Amino acid sequence: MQFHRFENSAALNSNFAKRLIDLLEAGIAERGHAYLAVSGGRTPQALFSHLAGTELPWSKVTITLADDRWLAPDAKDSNERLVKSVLLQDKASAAHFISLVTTDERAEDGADAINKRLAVIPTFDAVILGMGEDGHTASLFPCSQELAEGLTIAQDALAVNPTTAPYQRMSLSKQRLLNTRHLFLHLVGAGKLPVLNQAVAGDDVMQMPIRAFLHHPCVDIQVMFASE
Ligand SMILES: O=C(O)[C@H](O)[C@@H](O)[C@H](O)[C@H](O)COP(=O)(O)O
Repeated sequence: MQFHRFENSAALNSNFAKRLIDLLEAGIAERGHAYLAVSGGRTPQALFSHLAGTELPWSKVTITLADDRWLAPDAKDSNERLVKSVLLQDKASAAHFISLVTTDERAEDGADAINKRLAVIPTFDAVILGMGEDGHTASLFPCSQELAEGLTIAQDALAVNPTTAPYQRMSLSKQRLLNTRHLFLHLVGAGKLPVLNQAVAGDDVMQMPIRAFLHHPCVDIQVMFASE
């Protein structure tokens, strides 16, 4: 793990956006196309604005989410709504987006269709994770019955029913999230640091799923942190 601490979120987001743009450019140069997975929640919003305002051949970039809430794509708490309204704007409006939701009522019933959509994505150029106070990442929640499956399956995505957070979810699996050239953990807020420290100090992945990424033997996760 590499820990990068920034003075404030403005410094973090401008530095992080530049780094991501470089990685996407390198991906386009090498494969003709670049692939990015972003997280939802509150943390990435300012980063998304930075990216949206940056020149890049965005039509050669495919973006998906690490997870989404099983809601209509225009619902207030939908991560897809956030990505479409903040990231896929301005210069980035030409980027392709792969949605993690279908019109099925139950996330379980949409999982096969989502896995088919995700099959077109090779190794990601970059995956950006977030982390909740319970040590969840993507929608790999310590409280959910599906956690063991999410940590072990070879499939790209699975339906998750958290018991301590709202909504059914569709989450990328650990294996799919780790299938990336660069892995980031984006943390803004003083409250995230004790959670990170607790995660780093222990090894029970079922208790804090983020540990599966922090302690991975082959993947060097870059933690991008600002306390405010
Ligand atoms: O849909 C979601 O909720 C996320 O993808 C989730 O994994 C998020 O990244 C963390 O819960 C951190 O959320 P905040 O950025 O809001 O603290």
